[in-house]
Amino acid sequence: MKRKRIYIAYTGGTIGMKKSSQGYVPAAGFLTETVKNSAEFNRDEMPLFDIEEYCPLIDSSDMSPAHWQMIADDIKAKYHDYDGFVVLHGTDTMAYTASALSFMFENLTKPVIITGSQIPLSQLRSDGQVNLLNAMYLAANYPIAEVSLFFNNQLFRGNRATKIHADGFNAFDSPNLPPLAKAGINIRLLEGQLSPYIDNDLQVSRITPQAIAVLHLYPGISADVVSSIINDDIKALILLSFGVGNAPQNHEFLELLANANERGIIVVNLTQCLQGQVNMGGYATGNALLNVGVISGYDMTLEACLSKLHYLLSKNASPQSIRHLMQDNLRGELSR
Ligand SMILES: NC(=O)C[C@H](N)C(=O)O
Repeated sequence: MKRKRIYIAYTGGTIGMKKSSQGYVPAAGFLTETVKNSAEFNRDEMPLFDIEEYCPLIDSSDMSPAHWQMIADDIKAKYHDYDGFVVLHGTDTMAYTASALSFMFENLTKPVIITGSQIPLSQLRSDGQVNLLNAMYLAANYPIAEVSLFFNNQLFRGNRATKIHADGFNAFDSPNLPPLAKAGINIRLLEGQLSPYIDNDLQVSRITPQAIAVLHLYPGISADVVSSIINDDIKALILLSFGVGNAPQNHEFLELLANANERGIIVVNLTQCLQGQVNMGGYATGNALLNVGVISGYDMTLEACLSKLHYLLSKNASPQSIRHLMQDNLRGELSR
């Protein structure tokens, strides 16, 4: 059987870093050489691959919407030459990039898997080899036509994944959707649907930076603190509320939200809880938010909500249509 071809877009992250006097920093050339010369990556059962090393390689804390665009455009340019795509990325903002890419790609019929590691390949006990090897193997043999994230033997839907561990190998979880696949002795598909290899016209939407505020509520938060965040420059506000979407009944606070809504600011309610979804009909404290025009983010991760807002605001749609689409399931990012 003809060997599949995988394109690896290497953006940076711990996986290819080396020690410096200031801590780990990306090291140009190192990962590409290591992988190209490794017997394991070149076994007959593995797909053929090319690695494109981005310049400069970055720690993912430096990622921005411009980088999301660069990655998406790069994959589009190579789309017809490869069977699948792996994006090597730092873990810190990996779930943001995975979410953003999931919205930017339309008509995706090939797998795009984003991965990285917690310990660099250059160090003992690195999780980098197993993450990259499995991501490549899955992209070639279990082509799930969506943007996914592989980490610690689990493949997650990209816009459902979130970083849950700062220093464990189990750095990611998908609290509101089972993994798409699990890699044990055998690879088990759970939620993932294998894609038929039909060539379709891949579309990439443009994303531009957007002024979006994120407000984490806490008991006793003052209206002054809230009003300092809701200024005229923001286009959207993500409210991280209590439980199923509840907030203080404070009149001034609700007034501020009502005014923001009237000015066209999109206010989305997400729960601070890791699992479960917003239901503003559950309690009077949630219903008050609904009454001032706050919309539900259901069970979206913060990463999915933030990148979905970027995606929709970049289209310059009306606030009304953005409010509507935010509550629609566009790429499997929410359950309702
Ligand atoms: N494990 C990692 O990749 C963390 C690193 N700071 C990054 O996100 O680039």
